[in-house]
Amino acid sequence: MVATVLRKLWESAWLKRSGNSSSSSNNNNSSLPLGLGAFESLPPDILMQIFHLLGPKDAAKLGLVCKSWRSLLSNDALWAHFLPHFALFAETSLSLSSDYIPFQRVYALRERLPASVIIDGGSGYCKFGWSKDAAPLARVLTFLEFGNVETPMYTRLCHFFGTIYTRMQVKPSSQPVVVSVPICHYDDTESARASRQQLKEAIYTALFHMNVPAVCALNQGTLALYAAQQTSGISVNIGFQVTSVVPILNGKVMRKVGVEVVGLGALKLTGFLGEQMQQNNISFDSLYTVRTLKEKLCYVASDYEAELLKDTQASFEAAEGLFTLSKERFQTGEILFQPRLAGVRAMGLHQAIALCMDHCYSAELSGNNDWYKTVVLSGGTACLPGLAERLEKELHLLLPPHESNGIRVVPPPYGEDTAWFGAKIIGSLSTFPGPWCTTKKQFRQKSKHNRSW
Ligand SMILES: Nc1ncnc2c1ncn2[C@@H]1O[C@H](COP(=O)(O)OP(=O)(O)OP(=O)(O)O)[C@@H](O)[C@H]1O
Repeated sequence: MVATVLRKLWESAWLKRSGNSSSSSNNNNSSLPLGLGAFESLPPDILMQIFHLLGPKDAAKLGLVCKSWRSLLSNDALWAHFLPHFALFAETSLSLSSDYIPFQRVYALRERLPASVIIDGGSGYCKFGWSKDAAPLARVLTFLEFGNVETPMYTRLCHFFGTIYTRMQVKPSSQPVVVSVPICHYDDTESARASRQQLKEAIYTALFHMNVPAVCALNQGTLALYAAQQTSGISVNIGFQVTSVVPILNGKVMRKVGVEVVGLGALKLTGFLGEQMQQNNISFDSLYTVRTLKEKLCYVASDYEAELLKDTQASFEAAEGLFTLSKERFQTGEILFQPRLAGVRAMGLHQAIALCMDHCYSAELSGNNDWYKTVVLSGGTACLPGLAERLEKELHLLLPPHESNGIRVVPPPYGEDTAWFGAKIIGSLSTFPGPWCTTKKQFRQKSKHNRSW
């Protein structure tokens, strides 16, 4: 309502100004008074509030009214207000350029930026879509869509990307792509480095073979951190088969500190819930039903022993019928903390994170030795209610106060699409594709250079 009234007011000012400017051009006299009426006596802070309320499109037009308004409208704080939070973070914290670009220009550049393709190829589920969209266009089962994992990597990748472009009904040559690189070959050894390099090169080769103009390939863990508007911290991805705990400082994976891997993931949780249901005589026909029940009814208890004494029964109407679960609801997520409940010999997730934090603390990599204290969760399983709170509690119990003070565990900021969203943030930067992407020509030159050595 207020905005409508203000819009009417500025329209009248705008019309006056247009009238004046046409008469000024007719008279060839640019120094005529602008005649903004009551607006002329408004103090700048009130005008700024009006600009805020009008929104970016109308505010941009008002810059044409007069010099003083143009100057007011170039205020960075005003345009920071118009940018979404994640965009503000990206433009200020992820910029690869040292040049200062006024936010008004940043806003205009982002508006004009053509959409790019965003692909997060998870080992279980692949998410793909457009940088301008709020969510992926589709989420598909990787192995069902893209076939047998035994086929050689390059062929598989060509099929993988080819299918995505077909599904998106878009020509690969028409826009750049941001693609996630899975967190794998974890160690800081020569052979792991070579395997990581090989995978990245296969991704680039497959995409350039399809004539994609520019490619930005970034690690899944880093992307999840970006989605939480962080550049440093510990990125914990509960994946399809394994969980990785990745220390990241200023966007770089700290391999020398060490990536922890726990052999537990979404698949194990679904399998475990299925077993529990069978043991408790709850019959089901399909593992899809079990997966749905896991997503709809399961949670992580804040205190496992205390939860066992409570009445935790709840029901859900699945495609197969009505299901009622009780202890299974929190026992499923508990295997992340007590893997032996599922017969898995591994450390608990809290122990893996504490170990990683301990290594980060001892490594003294940064002047600010608190950089590792933000833990960002990603992966569908990390959406289990109560997980972040329980992890925070366990970390405080495990670590000495100087390491645990200030710890914050952030639930997946965009649910199971967290890494996809991190990639979308990059694809929407005002400077994209510029410094973020490798072009086919650059890739060829680099490969030629590497071969000549
Ligand atoms: N709310 C939820 N609670 C529990 N599990 C969930 C929830 N939402 C999704 N999941 C589970 O998350 C799993 C898919 O996770 P995700 O999409 O992160 O896998 P992925 O990206 O293929 O894994 P990876 O990181 O190994 O590549 C599915 O098993 C799904 O049931």
